[in-house]
Amino acid sequence: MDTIFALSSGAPPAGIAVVRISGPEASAALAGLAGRLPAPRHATAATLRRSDGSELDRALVIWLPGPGTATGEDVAELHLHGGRAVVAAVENALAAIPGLRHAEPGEFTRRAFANGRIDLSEAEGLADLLAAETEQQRRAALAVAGGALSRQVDRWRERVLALSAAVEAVLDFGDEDDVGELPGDFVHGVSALADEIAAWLARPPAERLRDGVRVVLAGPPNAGKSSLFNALLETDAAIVTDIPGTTRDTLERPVAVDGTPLVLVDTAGVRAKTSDPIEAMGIARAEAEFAQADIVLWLGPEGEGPAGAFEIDAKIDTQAGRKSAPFAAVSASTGEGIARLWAYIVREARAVLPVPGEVALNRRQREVLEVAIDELRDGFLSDPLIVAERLRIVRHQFDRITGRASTEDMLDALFGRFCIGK
Ligand SMILES: Nc1nc2c(ncn2[C@@H]2O[C@H](COP(=O)(O)OP(=O)(O)OP(=O)(O)O)[C@@H](O)[C@H]2O)c(=O)[nH]1
Ligand SMILES: [K+]
Ligand SMILES: [Mg+2]
Repeated sequence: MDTIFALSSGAPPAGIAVVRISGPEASAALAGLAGRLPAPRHATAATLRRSDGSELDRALVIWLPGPGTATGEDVAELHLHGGRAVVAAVENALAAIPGLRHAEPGEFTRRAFANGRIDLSEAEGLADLLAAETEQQRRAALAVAGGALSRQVDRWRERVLALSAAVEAVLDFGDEDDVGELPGDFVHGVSALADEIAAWLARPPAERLRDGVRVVLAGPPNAGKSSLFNALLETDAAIVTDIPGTTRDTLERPVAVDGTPLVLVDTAGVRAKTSDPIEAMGIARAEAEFAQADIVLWLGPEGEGPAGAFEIDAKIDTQAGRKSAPFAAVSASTGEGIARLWAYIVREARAVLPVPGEVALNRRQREVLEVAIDELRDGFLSDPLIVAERLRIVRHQFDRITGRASTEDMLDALFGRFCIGK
């Protein structure tokens, strides 16, 4: 097993730079640089030197003997002055030590997984945590990284094991022709488990947190869509003129409001007739946006917007409101109603996002659980031999979530998501 090292903190220059070393040669490498191996698990000041005695940096070093470490291996951490040349010099010195090499992206985490320090869903949570940009993303990822999903799947697994035992008992006691009957509460146990997993699958998917809730501004030309887009985002990104048909391309901006990830989309004004082919293409794009919107804000005549759209009375500084509730009255010019509209958008958006603090399933996890549910739904209708096999498949699906059963391809794809040094 190679000993790996990498800069685990952000790109230099920075206040400090943390270089991590993991593997069997970590202790020798640290002792070589620092002159001696410091006491375990204590931050110790040390002058780091090359093998020829020349000084590299004065640093804080930490010696973490395995297996109780992040990777499960011996680990050393070097907290360096965060300059580019300092980091480069220390990395060069490390690369010169036999048995040491630069880590691949995600290789520390992959070793943690290989050594049983974390399971696969925890690793996925960790990847999401590093990518989290909003408060909601952070909370959801932290729950998964902390093992919330793994614990749930383990509980399901225990139940399937108990069900399997019940089937085995029936198979053992039956003779060749008559394998006996499954107990009544067996059927109940299977369907209760299937229902519980189905409820998890019905939750909003984890990707919603990553992609954001799409909020689309819609309405006829000159309704004030681009002005409202700019007012909501406090930007002048969208072009505003008094010429109908100004916006052609859709314009989108990601924005987090109260920790809620959103994507605000401005679209071309929709009208039935236009002789301008470019405007017609813009209208087609607008209609495609309405179709994939989570929330449509309709700035046109009452009741004429896409189904389910939220009615907006715009330009209320110049024209009287005339719409019946529910609607929002806003003015991009004076800012009136903007805060209230944001509050509405955030409230609606939260309904399509995973509940904060509750575990949301990613696509891979959903696909795996869907297979499990299909087996459970069919399982109790068949004879005990087939039921036993179905339950084995269900257990295998759970193992795919936690990584007890995993393929190299899957691991490459997951750990490749991490940066070098993680
Ligand atoms: N008084 C007032 N004028 C507004 C308000 N919002 C927009 N306008 C004016 O209405 C006209 C059209 O505004 P836009 O924001 O370009 O409207 P739009 O819906 O994006 O138009 P298209 O992109 O052409 O479909 C411009 O002259 C704006 O200055 C408002 O709240 N109050
Ligand atoms: K316009
Ligand atoms: Mg516009």
